[in-house]
Amino acid sequence: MTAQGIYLDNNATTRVDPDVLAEMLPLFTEQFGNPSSMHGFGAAVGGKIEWARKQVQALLGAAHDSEIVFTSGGTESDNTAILSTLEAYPKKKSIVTSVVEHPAVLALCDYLEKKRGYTVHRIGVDNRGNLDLDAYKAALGPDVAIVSIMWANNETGTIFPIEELAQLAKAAGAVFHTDAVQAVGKIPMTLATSAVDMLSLSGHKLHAPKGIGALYVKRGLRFRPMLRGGHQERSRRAGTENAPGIVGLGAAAQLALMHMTDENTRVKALRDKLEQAILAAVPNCFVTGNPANRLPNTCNVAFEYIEGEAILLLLNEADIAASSGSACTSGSLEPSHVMRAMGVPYTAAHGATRFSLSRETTEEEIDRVIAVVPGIIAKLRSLSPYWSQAGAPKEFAPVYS
Ligand SMILES: Cc1ncc(COP(=O)(O)O)c(C=O)c1O
Ligand code: FES
Repeated sequence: MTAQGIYLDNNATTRVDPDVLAEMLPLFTEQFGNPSSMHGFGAAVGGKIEWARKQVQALLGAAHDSEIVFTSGGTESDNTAILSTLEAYPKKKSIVTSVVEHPAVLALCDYLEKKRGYTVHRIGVDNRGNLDLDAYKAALGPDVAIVSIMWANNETGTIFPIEELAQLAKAAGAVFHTDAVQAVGKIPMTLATSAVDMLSLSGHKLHAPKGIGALYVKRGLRFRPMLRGGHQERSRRAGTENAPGIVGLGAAAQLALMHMTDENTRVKALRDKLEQAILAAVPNCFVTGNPANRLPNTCNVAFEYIEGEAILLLLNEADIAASSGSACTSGSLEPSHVMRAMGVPYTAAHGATRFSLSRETTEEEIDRVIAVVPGIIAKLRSLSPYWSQAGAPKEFAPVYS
């Protein structure tokens, strides 16, 4: 528990680990040289950057450290992967993606479709958030330059069968990119033996700072830089390196690897405890996404007949930070595209609430959330016109069980 309360919004961003910060600090004041410089100041920083690259390589289980390109974060990595591949294969005019991607992929695909004449196949999901494999296979063909499908969904934590998808893409002659921003550091990976060609990750989702990330580019893949200029990052990403951020990402990758077992045992057990207690204590709520195949830290519960926004406000009053699956907080009355894609009824989608834990979450915190949530939901329902109209509230849960 921090001074501001209980933080269960780790899929939005995480706290920088104090050990990560400690690794970064000398890069601001003592080791401030430009890594491209031909003197000791520069060489010291260059050495640190190469150390960080090896840590990210280890976390991804990649074959070569040269396959890691540092970027400014998940959005830049996603944009670079797609734009690079389209430029490398100018004759191919189709892209395959999913309806539940992050805007870093979806908005770019919308743009490429509307302004650049590309054909975009957006593969749908079932009511558990699982990808429509038949539609995916049907969309693959000789005209597809790149497939970009996320490893795990940020709202529900649902994990896609990335290896299978990558192999199918490869067989069809397409480059396979995955936005693994939510998956990296939470589940083990061995890219060295994988068909994945490109992978995006972001530092601030794994206890490194905001504004640093990486793109994995498999050795031998055709690559065209998005930023042109100096020869940094082997000419794949021009611009003087964000050395403190890179070193922070390296330190965070090292820690994530060390804590991988904890994430998949203790953190997962806390998530399950929270979820089971809420489901047992609160009527008319259900878990969205695929409970059997998702990130160990994420739990998204849809509370019927109430607004996610109101739930968040009352949680905030109780010093608990969570997140709403609905987009109303961003000025729209529409529920999120992920909830809509899964066909979650409006009466439930508006009440979708995401609790995302981290290795810093304690049992005491989870116990407090368990104690507070049922009262908040009951209070809001007592004020909700939909709830009283519903009388004995309608049961949507069987559709999703
Ligand atoms: C799945 C996914 N992709 C991409 C991003 C964007 O990453 P960044 O904030 O580092 O640009 C996020 C962050 O919310 C995300 O959850
Ligand atoms: S949560 Fe506010 S409009 Fe749906």
